[in-house]
Amino acid sequence: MTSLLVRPNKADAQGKVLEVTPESAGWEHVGFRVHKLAKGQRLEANTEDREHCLVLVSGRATVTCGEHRWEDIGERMDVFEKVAPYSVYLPNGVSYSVEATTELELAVCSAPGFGNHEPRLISPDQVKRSTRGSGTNTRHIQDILPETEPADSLLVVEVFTPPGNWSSYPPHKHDVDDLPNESKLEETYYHRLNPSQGFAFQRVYTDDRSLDESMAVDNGCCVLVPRGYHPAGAPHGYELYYLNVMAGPKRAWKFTNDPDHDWIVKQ
Ligand SMILES: O=C(O)C[C@@H](O)[C@H](O)C(=O)CO
Repeated sequence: MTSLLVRPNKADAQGKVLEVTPESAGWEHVGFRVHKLAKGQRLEANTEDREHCLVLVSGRATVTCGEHRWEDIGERMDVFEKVAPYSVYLPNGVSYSVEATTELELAVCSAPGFGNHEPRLISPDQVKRSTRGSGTNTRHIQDILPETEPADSLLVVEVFTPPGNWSSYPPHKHDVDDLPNESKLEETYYHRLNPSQGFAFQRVYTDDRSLDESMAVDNGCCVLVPRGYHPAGAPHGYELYYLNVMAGPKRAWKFTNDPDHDWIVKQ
C-alpha cells in the first residue's frame, strides 16, 4: 500500500471530497483540497495563515472576499474542454465564500502566505498556454500561477497529457535548495481521466531508491511528491489531466532531469 496516493472520499457538508494538509502529507508547505458543490451550495472559509489559489476546475461560481465580488465566473464546464480556467488568488488572513452557480468542481490550492498581495481574479486570458515535448512525450501546459506572477509561495499549473503519452518526462526532480541550479518544492498531482474509468501511472523515486513508489492512479486521486523524480504516463485511450500545486522555501521552479534519461531531451 503506497503512502503517496490519496483517494477521494464521499463529500462532507461543504462538498469536500479530498484533502491534503502539510500535517497529513508530513511536509511543510503545500495544502490541497477538492470540493464538489451542487448548484446553490456555498463554501465559507478563512485562509488563516495560508495564501490560496481557488481554481474552478469545472463549472461556475460567485466568489466573494471582503469588498471583492466576482459574479458567476467560470466558463469550462468540463475540465477536458481544455480551455483555461478561471481562478482567484487570496492572501492569508481573509474570509471568503464560494457559491456554486452551476455544479462546481473547485480546487483549493494553498501554501504559507505573508500578506504581500491583494485578492485578484486570474482570468483565462492571463493563463499562459504552451506545449512541451515531442512525439509520445507531447503534453499541453496551462500556467495558472507561475513564478512570473505575484504570490508569496504558491505555484499552480495544469497539464493535459494526450492518450498514450508521458508527461513530467523525462523524469525530473526539484528537491534540493540549490538555486540557481535546483529549487526545493513539494508538489501535489490532482489527477482526472477522460473517460473517467481510465487509469494512469505515476512513479515517484529518488536516485538512491530510498523512495520508489509506482502507483496506478484512478480518476480523482491525488499523488504526493515530497521529493524525487515523478513521471506520469497515460495509457492508450485515456487522456490525463492533472493540476499541480508546488511550494517550498523559495518561490522558483528549477528542476534537474534524471541523468539516466536526460538523453531524451538532448537528441
Ligand atoms: O512538463 C510537464 O510535463 C509538467 C511538469 O512540469 C509538472 O508541472 C511538474 O512536475 C512540475 O514540477
